Amino acid sequence: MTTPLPPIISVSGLTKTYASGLHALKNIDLEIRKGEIFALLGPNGAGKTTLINIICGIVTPSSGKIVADGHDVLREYRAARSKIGLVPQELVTDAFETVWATTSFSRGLFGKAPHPSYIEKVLRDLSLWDKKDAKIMTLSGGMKRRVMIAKALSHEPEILFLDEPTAGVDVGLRRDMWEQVRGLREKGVTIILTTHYIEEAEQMADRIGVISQGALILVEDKTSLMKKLGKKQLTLNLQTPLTALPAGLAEWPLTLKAGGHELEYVFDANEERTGVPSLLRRLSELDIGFRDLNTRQSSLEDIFVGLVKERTAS
Ligand SMILES: Nc1ncnc2c1ncn2[C@@H]1O[C@H](COP(=O)(O)OP(=O)(O)OP(=O)(O)O)[C@@H](O)[C@H]1O
Repeated sequence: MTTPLPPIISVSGLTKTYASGLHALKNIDLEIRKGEIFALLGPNGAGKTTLINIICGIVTPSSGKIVADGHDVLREYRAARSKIGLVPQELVTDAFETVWATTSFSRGLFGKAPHPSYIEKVLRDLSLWDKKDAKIMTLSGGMKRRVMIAKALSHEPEILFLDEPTAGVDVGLRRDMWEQVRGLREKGVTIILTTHYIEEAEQMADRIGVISQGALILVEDKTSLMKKLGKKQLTLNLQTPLTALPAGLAEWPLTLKAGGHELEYVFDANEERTGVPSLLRRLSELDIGFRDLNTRQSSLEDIFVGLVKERTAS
């Protein structure tokens, strides 16, 4: 066990009711530890962006207190904000500017003196150096997203918020961005990201907070949460339907479905030995062919239902 690091952000009793009367956040208490990657997971409209925007001082809370790196975000807005970099959900860039100009300009906005060698390093780390003179409108979507990260890092923030960093990004680039974010964490930057994807939270985060309908329903270490994320289900579409399960398959808890056309195996994806490879080997030994195979993980909704049930039961 490692000792928990001290909080770099502390949120207490935070609520937000929009002018429309909508309760977007309900009494949120949350501490973010220095140097961690914290993933805020939740469905559309859960309140993730509202929470981030309040911490970043863009949206005013209805009540509550937020301290970022020792500064109250309302009373000491500038001091708090200078510690924070924000990569917003939407790509907002100056289409006609170059990568270099927009990144250097962002640094100036925070009243920081120019520091070309730092900007160069940021661009190199984000694999944008060879595009430094390119106009933003000529870049691909993935590169534009990296420019957003470069801008957010331009003033050397201690804390970086990434609001759905990989929305609309392909799988390869997504993994690439995960690597880059991990690299930033290694340099000591505290990272808070929002995502809809369990996989993303699983790959990236040290801790995960689950937010649903404005309430933070759970905050846990990634490893312990992943254990709760339910089982995985493997379905095999058989070439020839089976009338009964053969004795040779007795060691796997299998179910025949769809009139014997489908074989279903439920396993714990967190176990090292899932039993899947050995099952597939045995099927081949028994000459049981399948046309197709797919696995399904509990959806976020399944998990929320499970979590809420668990809470009401306890
Ligand atoms: N300016 C606003 N005025 C009124 N309601 C708002 C405003 N901004 C957000 N909301 C509402 O607050 C709720 C939370 O929205 P928020 O954008 O924080 O959710 P989210 O978890 O980030 O969702 P998504 O995953 O879709 O980005 C939603 O019901 C949304 O419609």
